[in-house]
Amino acid sequence: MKIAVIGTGYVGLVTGTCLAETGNDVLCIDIDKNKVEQMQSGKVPIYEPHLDVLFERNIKANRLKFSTSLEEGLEHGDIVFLALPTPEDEDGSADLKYILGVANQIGKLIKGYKVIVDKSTVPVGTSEKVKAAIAKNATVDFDVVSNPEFLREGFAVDDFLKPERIVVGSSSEKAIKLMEKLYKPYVRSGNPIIVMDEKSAELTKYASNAFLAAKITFMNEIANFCEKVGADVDKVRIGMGTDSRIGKRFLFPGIGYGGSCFPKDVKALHKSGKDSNYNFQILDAVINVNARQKLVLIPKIENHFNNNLKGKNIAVWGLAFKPETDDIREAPALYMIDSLLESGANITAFDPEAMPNVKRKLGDKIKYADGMYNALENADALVICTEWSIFRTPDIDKMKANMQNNIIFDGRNLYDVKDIENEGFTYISIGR
Ligand SMILES: NC(=O)C1=CN([C@@H]2O[C@H](COP(=O)(O)OP(=O)(O)OC[C@H]3O[C@@H](n4cnc5c(N)ncnc54)[C@H](O)[C@@H]3O)[C@@H](O)[C@H]2O)C=CC1
Ligand SMILES: O=C(O)[C@H]1O[C@H](OP(=O)(O)OP(=O)(O)OC[C@H]2O[C@@H](n3ccc(=O)[nH]c3=O)[C@H](O)[C@@H]2O)[C@H](O)[C@@H](O)[C@@H]1O
Repeated sequence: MKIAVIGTGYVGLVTGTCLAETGNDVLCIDIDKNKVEQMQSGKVPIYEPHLDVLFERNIKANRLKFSTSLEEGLEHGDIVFLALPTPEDEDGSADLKYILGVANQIGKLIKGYKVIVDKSTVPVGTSEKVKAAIAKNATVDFDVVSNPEFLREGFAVDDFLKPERIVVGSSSEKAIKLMEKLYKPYVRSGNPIIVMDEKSAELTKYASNAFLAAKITFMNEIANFCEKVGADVDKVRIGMGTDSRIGKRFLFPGIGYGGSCFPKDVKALHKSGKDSNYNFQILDAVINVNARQKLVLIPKIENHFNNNLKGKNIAVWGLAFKPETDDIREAPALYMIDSLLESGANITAFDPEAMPNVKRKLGDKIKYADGMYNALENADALVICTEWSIFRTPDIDKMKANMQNNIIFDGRNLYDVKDIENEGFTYISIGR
């Protein structure tokens, strides 16, 4: 099938590449000329495991191309995916300017029947707005489908190629048939394509993200409470998670959820509720608890250094909002670093993938180490913000040789408390 993807960021690039992988002829469009040139020269602009192999293979097979021209995209694709940003607006709502801006242009440019598929995360009712914006200028027939994306960064290729479910929201039989044909190769394991109306599809996405954010937040509160009463959150987590109604996943406490989606999506759903005269009390709590949780280690660090962090050398392991990505959007590490800098600490950081992005944001406010042990040189303490696998089984002797004080503040509970204490470290983690 002939596919156009408008917006070749994280989701657009994974969508385009994975759709090419099953033999579709894909043209990816982006407004960012540099990014398009980079992709045209065969370079993947993001770090995402396994994406490079598929990217290369499909470019070679001539099934994956790139352009800056929306007109070209609309000429090429029978199915046109919108994978455009929906960032947080000042009032917490999802800003639809990218989606509606492109929808306005689509109406002017389409010359034959197209299925316009919204892959971006958008509030309930957006597909009607997109339809209206296209219809204003269109002289040909078209359909709009809501097809939210559930991929996780770091596992994006696998999630796209073997999804647990695909949600298709549409009232058009013709569009639904096309979408089912397109996705047939991806549901061979029997996972369903769930067809529903557009509004329910749009809400399914927000409800899923908000539920997961609430699940993490609940565990963060349980962890905080564990500290008050002397319980061990790891044990509680395992005890809870073995109940299949609760499930083992997304029960890991830490320094809050971050990333490009949970924070903005929870706020956007909360705002949608407000706009419809509904007060999502549970989301109020999720937002507030998460804001507090991002800085939950700070009082512990301050306490340890008698409220004087001035001139203290703090090493930070992990900057990305989670492992296996270079994405630093809403990364808890950045909130930690801001707070530590404000208290006068010197920061030396290491992350396997995210340092270039952090350098662009923070410049020389902090130092960047070229290895995890180098970051520890003369450190008064180590703060762990992201659970990259290489941090899980470190060379303890190297750590001790480099650090000035053997103190670890662990925001991701990487080590067994007894083991690391037996190695001679003061170890402060979350909920244990
Ligand atoms: N990042 C993720 O893991 C996931 C994101 N989503 C949703 O997908 C949507 C896109 O997210 P990301 O891919 O992370 O965004 P992104 O910010 O990585 O990429 C968006 C791309 O759109 C391009 N763009 C902006 N205006 C354009 C225009 N007028 N024409 C063509 N290209 C244009 C930008 O240059 C950028 O490359 C959002 O709604 C997000 O909530 C959904 C699931 C997962
Ligand atoms: O809409 C989106 O963008 C995506 O958002 C999340 O995916 P992602 O943001 O890539 O990452 P997650 O693995 O969900 O982690 C999000 C945050 O929660 C934190 N987290 C996750 C799990 C956990 O047990 N504890 C915890 O603190 C992570 O550290 C991270 O900061 C969802 O998992 C995807 O299904 C969704 O498509």
